[in-house]
Amino acid sequence: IQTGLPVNCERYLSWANAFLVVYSINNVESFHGCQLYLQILSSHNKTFRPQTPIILLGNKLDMDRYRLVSCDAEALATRFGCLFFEVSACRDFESVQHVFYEAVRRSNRGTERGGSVGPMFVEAFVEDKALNLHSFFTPCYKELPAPATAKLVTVKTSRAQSKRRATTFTLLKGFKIF
Ligand SMILES: Nc1nc2c(ncn2[C@@H]2O[C@H](COP(=O)(O)OP(=O)(O)OP(=O)(O)O)[C@@H](O)[C@H]2O)c(=O)[nH]1
Repeated sequence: IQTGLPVNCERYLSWANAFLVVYSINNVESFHGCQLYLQILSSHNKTFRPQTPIILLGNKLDMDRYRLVSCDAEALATRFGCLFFEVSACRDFESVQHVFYEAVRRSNRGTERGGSVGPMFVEAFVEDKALNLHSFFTPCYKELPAPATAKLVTVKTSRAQSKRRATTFTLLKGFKIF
């Protein structure tokens, strides 16, 4: 484990069933930060958990016009043999959901091939931090909640509180925005 990684990084590596390494498509530094994580994860997988899926995820697709990372990301994903997606967490819930479903599917395939059995947690490494998304998935894909059953909350910006027109964001309850 090298400098720059979250404290107790090994702790996360040992119990996670899938890894999402996230960067912003409009931030080269965040992309470069991913390389270190991918190195660590891939060598950890080789040694301990060869079937654990790793997903490289470019976020902020809605900022495409300010894009600074493009084909390098795909090349990096190919180099480490991981899946690659681009999403907009703020604009496109379904694409984010698809990534998590894919993580579960891939993990289940690993389980079928003799990996660990049991409840599955998904841990996302976001740039230089490990965030627990409080997401819990059963190993069976069919048991995942359908989008229609997800509880939604509406968050208003402070301008809304002053009764002026303001943007609202619909968020999945249970997810924290830092
Ligand atoms: N445009 C856009 N902004 C986003 C998206 N996802 C997150 N953000 C914004 O990006 C900023 C950083 O998001 P965070 O969730 O705090 O990401 P983080 O990696 O924890 O960032 P730090 O707290 O700076 O380390 C926030 O202002 C978010 O609102 C997205 O899909 N599109």
